[in-house]
Amino acid sequence: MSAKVSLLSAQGLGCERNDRLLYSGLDFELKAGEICQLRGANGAGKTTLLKSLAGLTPLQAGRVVVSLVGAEAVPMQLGVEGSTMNWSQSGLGCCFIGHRSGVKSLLTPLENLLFWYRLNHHDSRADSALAEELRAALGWAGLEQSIDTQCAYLSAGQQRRAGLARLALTQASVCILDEPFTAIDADGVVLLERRLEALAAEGRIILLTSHHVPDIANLRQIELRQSA
Ligand SMILES: Nc1ncnc2c1ncn2[C@@H]1O[C@H](COP(=O)(O)OP(=O)(O)OP(=O)(O)O)[C@@H](O)[C@H]1O
Repeated sequence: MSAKVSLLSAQGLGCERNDRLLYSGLDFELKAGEICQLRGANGAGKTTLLKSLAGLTPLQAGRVVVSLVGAEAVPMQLGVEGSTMNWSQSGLGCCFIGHRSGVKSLLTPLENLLFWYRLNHHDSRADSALAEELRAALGWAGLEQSIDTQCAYLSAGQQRRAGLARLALTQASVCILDEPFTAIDADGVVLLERRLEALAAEGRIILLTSHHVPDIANLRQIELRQSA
């Protein structure tokens, strides 16, 4: 696993879209091993916040600082107003799964997972040597029968599971998940809840959005309130 984050501190985050202030002066801290649900009404800015924390869009205001396990005394600035979060350059991993399935429809689940794995991990092993791990991850996600089927032919829930299979492989110490429970069935919900608990038990930080309250031990909640 890449270096482990012991604390992620968001300080004074703010964002405006279409001349509307979504949030401002937003402060929160996430500790290693915590699972935190970001709550808020439709349009409150949850996805916007998650995307900027994941480094997909710049931070409009505020900054994000992390402390690393074993080096807590020297916090590292990971993101600052006007720039995108520096996950890759800092050598820290962030696993982002957006509210869409995130899979390419022309590729199979196995090809999609391999593509994601290569983009996010430094691993010199040949594809053939990785195949077993990737197949196991897809098996965890309940896709044993569909591993080699083009994603275009899978159901919405199966496509979602193909994206979520990353959670069985990720080495990132921070996982940011936007509506991960969407489209998956009751068994899939339980599978995902247990997986998130297992990742947290390894000391990962999990930040997610969901419009229902997941059945997760020690779930923390942060409310994103609509600005006037
Ligand atoms: N790139 C953009 N340009 C203009 N407006 C945007 C952009 N991105 C988001 N918005 C607006 O910002 C607001 C917040 O959107 P966001 O998707 O973050 O909300 P959300 O809290 O995730 O909502 P939901 O619960 O419905 O998913 C919305 O009104 C949206 O239209």
